[in-house]
Amino acid sequence: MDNTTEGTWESLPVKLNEGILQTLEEVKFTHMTPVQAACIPLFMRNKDVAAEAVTGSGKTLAFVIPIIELLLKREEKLKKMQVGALVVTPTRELALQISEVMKQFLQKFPQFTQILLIGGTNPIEDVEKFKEHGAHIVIATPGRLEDMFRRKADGLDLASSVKGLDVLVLDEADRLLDMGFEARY
Ligand SMILES: Nc1ncnc2c1ncn2[C@@H]1O[C@H](COP(=O)(O)OP(=O)(O)OP(=O)(O)O)[C@@H](O)[C@H]1O
Repeated sequence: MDNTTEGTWESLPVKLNEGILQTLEEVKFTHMTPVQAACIPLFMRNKDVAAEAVTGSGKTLAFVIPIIELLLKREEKLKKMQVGALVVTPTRELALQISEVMKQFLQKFPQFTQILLIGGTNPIEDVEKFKEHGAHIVIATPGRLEDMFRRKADGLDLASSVKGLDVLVLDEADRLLDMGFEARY
């Protein structure tokens, strides 16, 4: 990609974890894109970040890397059913893409689990998967996420799981807002 103009990862004012630097080396991403250089230090200082960037500018890694960094920095280890980071994105395709990138970076951090909650599959399977493996990182589309919040009778108390959330990412927030907040049945 040709917009990696913002210096190497080592030039960040905050040092990235060795496991993340190794993965970046493996995928041969030597330099940051502007959105990554701008967002990562802010995220890692626990700032609220709003970024507007064109498609293909590398937004995904601009939040995937800080999510892992912030979860590593937690004082208390996440419990199995405790969600530390929630990423909401408007389409299944985007959710899948994000989850693939997250999976690649989590290879060095097997202590963290992630779950993909998107429509098109049986919700009960998601409930069972969540209960069995837990999920420290949730990547979801709004409809399925809302469904999962209503599964207490099936034994999943997602509202309790997200109580100690460290990171909330609203990917393509403008599109999410266009979708509206009201429940659809
Ligand atoms: N620092 C980097 N160096 C080289 N390539 C990168 C870097 N960061 C991301 N990429 C690659 O650039 C492409 C676009 O990144 P990404 O999908 O994150 O863009 P995006 O801004 O989230 O786009 P979208 O609007 O589609 O969500 C991906 O193929 C990704 O692997």
